[in-house]
Amino acid sequence: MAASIREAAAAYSMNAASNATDAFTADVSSSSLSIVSTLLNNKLAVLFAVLVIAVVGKIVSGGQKLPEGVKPLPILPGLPWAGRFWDVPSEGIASAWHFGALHKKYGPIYAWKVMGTVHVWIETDKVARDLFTKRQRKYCDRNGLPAAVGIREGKEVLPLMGFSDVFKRYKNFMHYIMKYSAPKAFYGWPASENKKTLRRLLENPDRWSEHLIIHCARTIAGTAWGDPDHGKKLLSIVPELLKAVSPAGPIINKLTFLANLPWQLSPFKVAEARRKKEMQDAFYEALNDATERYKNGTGEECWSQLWLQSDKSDEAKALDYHEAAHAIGSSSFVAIATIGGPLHAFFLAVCQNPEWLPRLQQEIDSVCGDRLPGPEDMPNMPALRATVKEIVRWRQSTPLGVPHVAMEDDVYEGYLIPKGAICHANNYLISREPKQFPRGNEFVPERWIDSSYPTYKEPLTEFPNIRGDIAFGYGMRACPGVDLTNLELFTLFGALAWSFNISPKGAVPRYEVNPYVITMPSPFPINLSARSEEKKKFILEGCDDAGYWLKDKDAPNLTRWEKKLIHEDESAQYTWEGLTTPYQGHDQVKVYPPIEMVGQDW
Ligand code: HEM
Repeated sequence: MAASIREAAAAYSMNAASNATDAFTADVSSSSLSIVSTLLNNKLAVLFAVLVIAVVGKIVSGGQKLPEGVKPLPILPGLPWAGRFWDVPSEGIASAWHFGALHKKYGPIYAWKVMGTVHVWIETDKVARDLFTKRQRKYCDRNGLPAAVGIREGKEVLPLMGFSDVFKRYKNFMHYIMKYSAPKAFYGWPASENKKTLRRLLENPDRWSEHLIIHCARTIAGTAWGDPDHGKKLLSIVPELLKAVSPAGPIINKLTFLANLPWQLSPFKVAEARRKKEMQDAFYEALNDATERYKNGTGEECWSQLWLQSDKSDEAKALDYHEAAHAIGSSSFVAIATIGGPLHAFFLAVCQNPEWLPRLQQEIDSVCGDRLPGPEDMPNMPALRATVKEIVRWRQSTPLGVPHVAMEDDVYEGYLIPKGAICHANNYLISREPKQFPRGNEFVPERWIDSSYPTYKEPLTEFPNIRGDIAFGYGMRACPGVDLTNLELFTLFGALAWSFNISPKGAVPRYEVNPYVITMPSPFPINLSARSEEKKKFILEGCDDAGYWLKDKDAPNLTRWEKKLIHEDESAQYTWEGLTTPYQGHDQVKVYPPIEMVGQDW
């Protein structure tokens, strides 16, 4: 029953995706939309629908007969088909603790059913590696997402694409462009953007969160299309997509049966078609521009050129124009919030742990003197590498990773993992396993460079580093962006510590993050000033154009992409449409681990 509903939904999504542009232009009658909104606003109607589905599900679903010696996974109790649909806390970190807390009772791998779909929670690194790495071919699909109709079957978003030939071609191309551009320090884009970001921070420290987000968008757009200005397009399209793929996004992501509403009645499908079209416009415009500059000989080195050049590699030849535009574009927009998370967490870490910044500055001053740290300094700066490694562990951008879907029935330690199960590795809790990470909830960079910690590894010229880190996932679907992340974090953390003293202006938040699947710590008020007059001069003289982007709301001739980059008021923080909403004060503070886990060796 569940499988047939899923198949029907998938077939419907495919059909829907191919009709996306038509649907976008279709005139959805206001009366049908109002029926939907009335339904959605009527909690009783929704509850009634859930109950009806649960009862019907119970009647038609029979128990599954298992082969001899195979047992079902321990499962969280819930309603027959609807399962425990109420069990999805909105926020990634809250979900990580919520499901992690059940580990003691149900074991390191257990099932959770919701709306007819089996989810599998994996709570240890061993199980995650056994399944996602050692048996990677069985676990490399992705799941459909109700508010992001057709994203699994489509050709648009690499990280969320189902396993297919298209996926393999995109991923091979990604590996190729990373392999080619990493030794060239991503063509110098991170280094040149670091200087602009230092200048913006110096001139306008209160708006530090905005400067970091713009930093990430400019850096990846330079790397991808040879022009940082295309990052405005990414800033414009990311929030809607990120919300669409998050449980905290549209209600359909929790009440998944709403995916069966036809186009004419589904505001979600109409919104998704609009979003898909906007994303395509952004990626086409950026690639067209890079093509034009390449042809007339004015293009800067970038990923697009690796696809454009006449003697291109087999990996590049395998993609047509639409595919190249989306492979490059969809790998670029993930680089903003993912890297933005640790950049925000750096400010949190040094404000919560005031002793660490002077320790870092000592290392930077002794290795670099009067210049900024560069990639060539990595072997000589274990404390800076430890900062990168610890921040990536301590405040994960993707606390629950990205789910892997079982492509066939599998038996693990006698338990059946059914085909189609959505498997979640709880990366956040895994990187807090008490034996491996004592004081796992605290920021302790020493754990990587002090031999008394279990995570210490020599030689210190090489370790710690973030290659193969849990935060970047597992197996065939693991993140291809580790080298770029490493370079951006190492050089910008280094530049910040070289340049500034940073301290909190008031209360420092603990766990506040945005509620979406890629989390970023909420910005809070800080003091930031140059460490000396020489450094101030260096920053101001090192960069003419600081690359400000936010516009006045009355500014003339705003482009389509700039319309979302508006400063309502000079003193207000840029909230990036809810992704970087400022910290609201102590009444919002959540304390982790939750009370039931305090003192537990989970
Ligand atoms: C702190 C930074 C980052 C973190 C924590 C991170 C984390 C992740 C995780 C957990 C996954 C899913 C892995 C899995 O399914 O097992 C992923 C996939 C992916 N990441 Fe990253 N990422 C980061 C930065 C980047 C950057 C900078 C890029 C590109 C420039 C990037 C591009 C991708 C792509 C294309 C995928 C999809 C891979 C696939 O589905 O096969 N990521 N990332």
